[in-house]
Amino acid sequence: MSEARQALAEQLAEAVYQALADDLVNQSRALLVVSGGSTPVPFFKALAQKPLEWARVDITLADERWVDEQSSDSNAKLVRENLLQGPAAAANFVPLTSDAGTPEEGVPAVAEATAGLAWPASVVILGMGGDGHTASLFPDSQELGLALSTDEPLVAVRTPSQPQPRITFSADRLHQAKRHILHITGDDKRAVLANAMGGDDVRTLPIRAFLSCPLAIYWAP
Ligand SMILES: O=C(O)[C@H](O)[C@@H](O)[C@H](O)[C@H](O)COP(=O)(O)O
Repeated sequence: MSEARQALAEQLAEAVYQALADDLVNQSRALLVVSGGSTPVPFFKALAQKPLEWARVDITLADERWVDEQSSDSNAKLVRENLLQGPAAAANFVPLTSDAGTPEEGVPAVAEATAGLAWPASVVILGMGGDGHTASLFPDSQELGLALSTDEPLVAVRTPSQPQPRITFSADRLHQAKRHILHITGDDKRAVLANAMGGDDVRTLPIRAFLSCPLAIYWAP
């Protein structure tokens, strides 16, 4: 982990901590929506130590692979091992999977499990892949159009470029959050983001759906 990436993670943790603390002044509960992948790990570790009233915080994921929670591909496992630790262990975490065999069958149960969270989310933290995907809004997924247009909260997604089926919050549900943050690292992702900012076709680079949320960009080399 470079010093710059560690510093970025700590700055992001401080900003998210402040946002949640601010919202908890006027709300009984606040919701944080996080992404999986490798980038958020140092951020999760830094945020977990913040002196928040974690028992009043709900946490869920922007998206999830439809895998067992013991799988190393599970975003829920990542969150449990890195964010729900220390003070943050008191938070209420709701994963995006169910006992159903497929995400298509599981969407209703996950929608029910997540309906009672403290929407609209205080903060949504997005990641981005080299193909411009964010959450599980992939350029090559058949369900991209649906995920970008539906007012349903959740969409099951099949993506040729990805080994597992997935479930994702829809763009509409993610848009409704009070604050949007993109957490990315490396020159490759900076170039993808620059490309995204230079055009409008959301279907080729789905991160474009969030560029005017407004979106706070946390980037380090
Ligand atoms: O993987 C996930 O769970 C998220 O769906 C995905 O949107 C992620 O944020 C990007 O793929 C970036 O991943 P990295 O941080 O591993 O580059």
